Amino acid sequence: MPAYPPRLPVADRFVLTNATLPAVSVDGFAAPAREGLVSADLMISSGRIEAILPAGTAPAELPQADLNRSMVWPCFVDMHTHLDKGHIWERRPNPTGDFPGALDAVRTDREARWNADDVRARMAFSLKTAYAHGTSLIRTHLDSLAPQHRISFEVFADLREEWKDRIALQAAALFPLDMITDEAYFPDLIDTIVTHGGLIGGLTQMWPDLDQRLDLLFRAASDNGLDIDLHVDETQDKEVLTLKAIAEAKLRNRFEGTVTVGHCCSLARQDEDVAKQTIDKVAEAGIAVVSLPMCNMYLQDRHHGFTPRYRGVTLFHELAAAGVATAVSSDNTRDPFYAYGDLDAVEVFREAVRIIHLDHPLDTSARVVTRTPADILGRPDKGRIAAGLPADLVLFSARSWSEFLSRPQADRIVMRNGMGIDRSLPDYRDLDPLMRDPD
Ligand SMILES: O=c1cc[nH]c(=O)[nH]1
Repeated sequence: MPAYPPRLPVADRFVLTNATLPAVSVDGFAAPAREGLVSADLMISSGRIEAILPAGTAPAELPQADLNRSMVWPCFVDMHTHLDKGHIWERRPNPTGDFPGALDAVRTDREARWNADDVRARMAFSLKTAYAHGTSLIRTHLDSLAPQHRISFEVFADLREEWKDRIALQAAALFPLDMITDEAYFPDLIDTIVTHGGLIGGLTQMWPDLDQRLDLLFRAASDNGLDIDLHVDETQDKEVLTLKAIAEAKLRNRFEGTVTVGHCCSLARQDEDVAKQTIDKVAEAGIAVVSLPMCNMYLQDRHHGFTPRYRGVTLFHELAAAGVATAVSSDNTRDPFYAYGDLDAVEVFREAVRIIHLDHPLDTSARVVTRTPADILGRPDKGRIAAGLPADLVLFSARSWSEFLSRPQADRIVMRNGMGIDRSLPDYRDLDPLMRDPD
């Protein structure tokens, strides 16, 4: 019999023996690590991890599957996505492949096509995909210009309920912060976010009155008990640096909620001393940073007829070294902001390793799609393997980093509550009716 895939025991209590675990994503178990990988037996009982034991020590009388050194990860966390935009590429491509082209194409599509049925069908397609790939927690941003905010948040709330046993969902309202003084719009947006248990999102620019707008944002978040998740400095223009202003605003307003920022691309274009001052301020303010390497590589430094010089990503290592919580995530999938993508955290991780140099050493790198994003999203029960937690696991044939990062791991097994799930991906043909021109 081939060593992989293993035959999983059909039993309430069983053991996965001889597994290789990324130690950074495991709690309550210590063993000698090699490149951050440890060997262990996982005892599973009634769908939960009962114990993590040194390899070869699990009770022999229990049904067993010998994993033969296969890697086992916890289910993934994808902390910055755009499920509402996903999969519109076929009907609304981005002809220039750059940021302005994306904004324009999405606005046209949203205004023409994003009714509740359309948003629901595309979001459900994305959730099926992410689930099949092994993700159990997702935060999405929702384009929230009126009247879209109400449509998308209602659909989101329905899907959050429908999917609650498979994927935990969070949503942040994405709106341009220059709308914050619009008295017809902003209170209604806050009401929608509060009603549906969301977060306040937004996109910052170098407005002359940026600080005042940020104060309004922090006050609104504070008054309504909302956390904040912003799109920040998604540009190669080194004159753009709202990140420092956000950190200062959090400190100035003594904001007690969580603040997460995504992208922060222009930070990588700053002179060393300017970047250091910003990074120190972000660390002092306790702001978490999520990098979106695939989308950044795609959109940033794109000029027709020119070869890109920059990778587009933020100063990930420097932020992490300063003590900032850092993670990576999918961002957009098959929409004008990113033509590709499948909400597959393994792809995100593999690409992040290459683009951000998360390797040499890889010892703790697995944290960026597991433990750290789970902590940032306030879900310390996700993104790790620990006794007492559900046996939500992803089993790979790969035994080492080289094997893991060299293939797409399409033959992985996803286990939820101790049982292998059907990993069939939804068929793109299911989306065909949404791609036709409306009558
Ligand atoms: O990267 C981005 C920025 C704004 N909106 C998106 O959907 N993606």
